Amino acid sequence: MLLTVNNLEKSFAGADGPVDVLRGVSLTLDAGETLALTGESGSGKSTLMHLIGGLDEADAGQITLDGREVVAMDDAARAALRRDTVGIVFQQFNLIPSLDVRANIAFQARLAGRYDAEAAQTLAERLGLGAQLGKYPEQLSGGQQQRVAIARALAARPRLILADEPTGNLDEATAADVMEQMLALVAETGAALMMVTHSPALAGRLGRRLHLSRGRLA
Ligand SMILES: Nc1ncnc2c1ncn2[C@@H]1O[C@H](COP(=O)(O)OP(=O)(O)OP(=O)(O)O)[C@@H](O)[C@H]1O
Repeated sequence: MLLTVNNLEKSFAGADGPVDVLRGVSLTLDAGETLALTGESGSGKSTLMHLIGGLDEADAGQITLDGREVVAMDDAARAALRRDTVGIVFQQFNLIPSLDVRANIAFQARLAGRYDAEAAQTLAERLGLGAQLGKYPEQLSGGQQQRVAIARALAARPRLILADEPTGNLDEATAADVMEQMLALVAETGAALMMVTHSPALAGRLGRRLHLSRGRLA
């Protein structure tokens, strides 16, 4: 099993005391599997993805990713996990403003020691970015920036891709197209994909669907 989440709990401090966002979340994900995560706004979808990706710390429970215990990790181990194992596409694209599209796409893959210039070029072309490679993030539309963030995550060939509404800035036709490419690339690399989406159509394209409600998954 690539990912096992067991009884995960997370609270945040609220004005009237702690807010229990995750109250015992469990799930498994195998290599090559694709999972849609749905749930109303504020239900904790991003929180769950942050914990799995080592961007935040859980209060209780276990996360085993690629054989490693994430909850027990120190900051350095979490950073290594994000570099080597996880590809993250979040709503803030976090592109590097001083790097052009080609270098932004290469960035994560270089860190992971898995950069392949030819593969990165093909990937960019498949995501409709072939003509944008020499441009800088500020010269791109929101939808183009989103596709660069997807290309950057995929170019590093991670074992697990965590994507939070990765096509939220795209029109329906482009979203469907990018989704198609993402799924094809995930299948080619044998990665697993966990994706937050509010779109039933996109959720329907993925192998499984879990719904987060009142701090639990169903
Ligand atoms: N760092 C934080 N500090 C305090 N509260 C937080 C923090 N991060 C998230 N929360 C709270 O936890 C709850 C879940 O937030 P989260 O962003 O995980 O929801 P979500 O399901 O991803 O929502 P959306 O679909 O709107 O993105 C919300 O009530 C939010 O206010």
